[in-house]
Amino acid sequence: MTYSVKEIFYTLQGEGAQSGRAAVFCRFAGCNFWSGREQDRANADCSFCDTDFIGTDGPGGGKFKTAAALAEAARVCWDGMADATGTPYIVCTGGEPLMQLDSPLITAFQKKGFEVAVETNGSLPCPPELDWICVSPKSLDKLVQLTGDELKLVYPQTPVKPEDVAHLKFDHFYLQPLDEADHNHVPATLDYCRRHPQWKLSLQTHKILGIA
Ligand SMILES: C[S@@+](CC[C@H](N)C(=O)[O-])C[C@H]1O[C@@H](n2cnc3c(N)ncnc32)[C@H](O)[C@@H]1O
Ligand SMILES: Nc1nc2[nH]cc(C(=O)O)c2c(=O)[nH]1
Ligand code: SF4
Ligand SMILES: [Mg+2]
Repeated sequence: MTYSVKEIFYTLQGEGAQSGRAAVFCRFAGCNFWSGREQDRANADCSFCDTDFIGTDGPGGGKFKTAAALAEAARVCWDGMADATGTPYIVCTGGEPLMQLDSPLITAFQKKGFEVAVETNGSLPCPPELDWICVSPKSLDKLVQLTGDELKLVYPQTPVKPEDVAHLKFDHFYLQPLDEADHNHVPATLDYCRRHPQWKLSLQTHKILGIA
């Protein structure tokens, strides 16, 4: 299988329970909820995406013909920045990573020493080998991944409300303020978390810091 990757970069996880942890990010190209084109945004299953995931033209991006080749590129990215202490960590995101991230690729990352995390919209089942699952639902109808490590809901959004997913089997429940031009959703998110302590606040710290 050929893997289409928009970009591979090294930064700190900015969101959720692993926030602050050094990681290689592997951003897969393409999403099943939106074409990525602005003219399609209004009618997409997910209309608030903050990410360019079209094509393979980003830093470290490309088409990788084998799982081993992609895992090697990720490890080179890690070794170029990190010293030998600490467990190598890779966050597979996108776009929708589970359109491409399969068991052989997860295993290839693990053979290179990585703990493997995914950021997914939950519309495709997670392979069992994953070390960390973060589901961020955008549609109740299309939600099939009902368990994982963290559920990170963008708030507010019309399709999915916190009450719709609060009963699912996750260890951590986060609300992440919708990042939208001309509107600050942090106060409303803060207020919800104060009233419903099951939910913790996830700020997109990389945006605050101005890093990738
Ligand atoms: C770009 S998505 C890629 C992974 C996957 N497709 C998903 O939706 O979870 C990565 C994370 O960014 C979040 N996100 C996307 N657009 C956002 C926005 N405008 N404000 C806040 N979070 C956003 C998503 O909910 C998800 O948790
Ligand atoms: N620093 C940083 N943390 C992130 N957590 C999730 C991200 C994503 O786009 O999936 C992301 C990202 O793009 N950058
Ligand atoms: S599902 Fe994820 S990648 Fe796809 S459009 Fe929504 S936030 Fe962006
Ligand atoms: Mg992002």
